[in-house]
Amino acid sequence: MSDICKILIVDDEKEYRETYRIILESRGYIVGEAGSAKETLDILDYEYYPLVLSDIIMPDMDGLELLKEIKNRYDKSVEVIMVTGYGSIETAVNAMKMGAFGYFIKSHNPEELLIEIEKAKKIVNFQNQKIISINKKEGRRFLNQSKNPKMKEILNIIDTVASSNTNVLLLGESGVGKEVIAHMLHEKSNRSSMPFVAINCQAFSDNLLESELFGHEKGAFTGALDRRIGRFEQANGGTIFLDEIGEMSLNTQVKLLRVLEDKKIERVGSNKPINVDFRLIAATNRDIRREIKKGSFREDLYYRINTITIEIPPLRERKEDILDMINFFINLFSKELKKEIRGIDDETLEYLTKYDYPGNIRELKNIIERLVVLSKDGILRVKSTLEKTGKINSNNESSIIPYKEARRRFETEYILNVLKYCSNNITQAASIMNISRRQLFNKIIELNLKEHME
Ligand SMILES: Nc1ncnc2c1ncn2[C@@H]1O[C@H](COP(=O)(O)OP(=O)(O)OP(=O)(O)O)[C@@H](O)[C@H]1O
Repeated sequence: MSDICKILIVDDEKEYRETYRIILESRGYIVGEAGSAKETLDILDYEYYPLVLSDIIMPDMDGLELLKEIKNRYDKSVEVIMVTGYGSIETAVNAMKMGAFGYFIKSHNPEELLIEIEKAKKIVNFQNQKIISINKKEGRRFLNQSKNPKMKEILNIIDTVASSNTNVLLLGESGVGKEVIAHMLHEKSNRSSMPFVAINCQAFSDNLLESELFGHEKGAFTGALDRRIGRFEQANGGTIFLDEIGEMSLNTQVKLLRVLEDKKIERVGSNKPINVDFRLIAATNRDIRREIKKGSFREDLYYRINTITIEIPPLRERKEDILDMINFFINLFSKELKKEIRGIDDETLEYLTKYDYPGNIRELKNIIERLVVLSKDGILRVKSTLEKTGKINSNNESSIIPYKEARRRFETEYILNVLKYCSNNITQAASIMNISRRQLFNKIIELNLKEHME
C-alpha cells in the first residue's frame, strides 16, 4: 500500500459510523470503526490507520481527549479530523490547536469531508509509520522472554523466521498466546509498518467468512448493500492471522488454497482478480492431523500453511515462567487501573505458582486483574478475593470456551460413558440414547472415539 486509504471512524452512534462507512467505501477507502475512544486506542495499538475521523461528543473519553492521546502516542503518523454536531467554532479551533488536522460539521455536505480527507492524504507522512512499530515495542505489551527451554527455543525460532515470508502454523491450547506470538512475528518482520489483520474463522458462518476474507461487491448476495473490502485486501503489504483455521469449511479451504497459490483474491460477486501481498500466520487448538484423517481438513492446505509449525506449550508445562508473568501483569494492571500494588501475600503466591491454569495465560491474566481490582491496601490476597467472590476465577472469560468446542467435549464424554456402560454395544447404546444406530456410528467417526473405546 503506497497510499493513504485506511480511515478509522470513531463515533458512539452506529448510524453515523454506517453513513460515513458507506460514503467512504464508495470512494475506495478501507474503513474501520470504533464505538468509543478506548476502543480506538485499542485498535490503533494493533493496526495502523493513518487517518482517524472522530466525533467530539462521546461518553467517557471525549473526542478532544482522544485527540490528545493519539497525538501523544503517534504524533504526526496519525492525523485526526474532528467531526462535530454543533458546529462550535470554538471547540474546532481548540482541536486544531491541539493538533487536529481539520474538522467537519455533521450537518454540512459530505463532499466537504471528502475534500478534507483528500488534503490529509497529501500530508500524512508515511515515513512516520515506522515510529508506531517502535513505540509498540517500547510499550512492552507482551512478555517476550522465558525461562522454559521449550519456550526459549520458540522465541529463538520467532527471531529467525520473522523476517522471512514463510507461512507459520501456531498450535496450542486456548489462551497459550498464539495471537500474541503472531503479533511478535509481525512486529519483528519487515512488514511491521503495514497492517496486522486478525480474523477468527470460528466467529463466522461459512458464507460470511468468505465475504469477510475476500470482501464482496454490492448486491453479491441478499444484504450486501455496499461493496466491502475483505481482510486479505486490508492486510495488503502486512500479515494476516487466521485464528481457529481448523474450523474453516472445506469449501472455504479450497478458496484459501487458491489464494495462497496465486496471491490473488476475487471479491464475492466479482470475477476480477485483485493482487494481494501478505504473510499468512494460522493457528488452531485442534489436532489438525486428526482432522485430515477425518476428512474435515485438506491435506494440501495443511502442507501450504505449515511451512514452519510452532507448538506453544500450555502454561502448566512452563511453570518456571509463572512468576515473571505475575509480575508483568501486576505492572500492567496497576498502571491501567492506576492502583499502586506493593506486594502479594505468601498464600496467594503459593496458590498462583502451583495452580494448573486450564485457561493458560488468559486465565492467569484475568486472575491478576481481579486481584488488583479487589485489593484495598495494595497487597494481592487470594483469600479475601475468595471471600468476596466464592471463586477466584469465576465469571472470567477463560472458563468460557467456544460453543462448538463445549459441545464436542460434552458429546465425547457423554457418548464414551454410555458406550462404557453398554460394553461398547453400539445397538444397545443407541437405544439408550434414543438415536439411531447409524447416527451413533456417525458420531463415533466424527468425534474419533474408536481409539478411546476400551
Ligand atoms: N507473552 C505474553 N505476554 C503478555 N500477555 C500474554 C502473553 N501471551 C498471552 N498473553 C495474554 O493472554 C491472553 C490470551 O492470549 P492469546 O489470545 O494470544 O491466546 P490464544 O492462544 O490465541 O487463545 P485462543 O486459542 O483462545 O484464541 C491475551 O489476553 C494475551 O494478551
